[in-house]
Amino acid sequence: MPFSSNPHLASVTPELRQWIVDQAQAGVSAPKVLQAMLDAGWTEDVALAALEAVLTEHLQRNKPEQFENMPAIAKSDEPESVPVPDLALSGSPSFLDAGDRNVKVVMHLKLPRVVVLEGLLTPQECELMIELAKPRMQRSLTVDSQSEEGGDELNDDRTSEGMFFERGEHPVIAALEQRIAHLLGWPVENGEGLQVLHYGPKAEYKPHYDYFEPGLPSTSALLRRGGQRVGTLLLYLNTPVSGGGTTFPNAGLEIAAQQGTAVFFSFDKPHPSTLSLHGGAPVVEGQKWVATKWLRERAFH
Ligand SMILES: O=C(O)CCC(=O)C(=O)O
Ligand SMILES: [Fe+2]
Repeated sequence: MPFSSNPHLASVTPELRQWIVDQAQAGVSAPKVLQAMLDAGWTEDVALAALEAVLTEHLQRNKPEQFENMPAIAKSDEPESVPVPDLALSGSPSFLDAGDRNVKVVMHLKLPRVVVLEGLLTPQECELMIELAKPRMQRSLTVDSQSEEGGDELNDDRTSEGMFFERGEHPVIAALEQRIAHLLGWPVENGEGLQVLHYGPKAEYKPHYDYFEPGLPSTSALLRRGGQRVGTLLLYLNTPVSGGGTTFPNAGLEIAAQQGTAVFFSFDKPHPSTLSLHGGAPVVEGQKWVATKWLRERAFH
């Protein structure tokens, strides 16, 4: 595989790459190299994937005999990549046409694929969504990974309250769903119902992946409803005083929660190499309201 096309390698600086190769050539065992990366703050799945990618690439370029004293690292079976929603950002436009209005492009990143937009909803529309959601809020659940029916469970990692809107259930929801579909080139039918979350002080959603973990008991039931999740659009409905940003720990990225700002991110395979690990940071002061649209490969029902 050419160096530039392996997504694991994008997170590896040339210095780190050289260091990994030097360790291997000096006969340092893979677990020791891995431990050093963990000590330096890497998460295990990303460190393993980067280590494997660097060594595989090096072996392809050089003589395998050099690596005889390097214990083999188990090859992870990385799933195939699938098409994902995306925005028309070639040519670096400042605004994008969302159908019935223009939205502002704030930033875009390739890996993880993250795009920040402004103006998907007006402040009045954000307030209306909060008012519609308020009477229906309940403590948030997460997918119960042990349930073969794809059930939900209470989880200490997710101390928010939430509710789901049906697709198109109110004109403000229907218009937002049309805008999202227009911007991402992805059918409205492939979207799950919008979820609204409310976080009070200290509430958070610890880092997680939005895709369904392959191989868990719950996954096949979840996949039957429209395939994998391949992208997420988060929309901040208010502005907390402090805290409550969305973090991407493996990219060192934090998006500040600002009313009307949207963060889109995608993952073309259910794998950490997408660097799509993300979380809602604890609210420090004030409240946080956010709406989440999860996008599936196919029509969601
Ligand atoms: O609240 C946030 O910033 C993140 C929410 C989130 O990750 C989700 O709803 O999947
Ligand atoms: Fe999430």
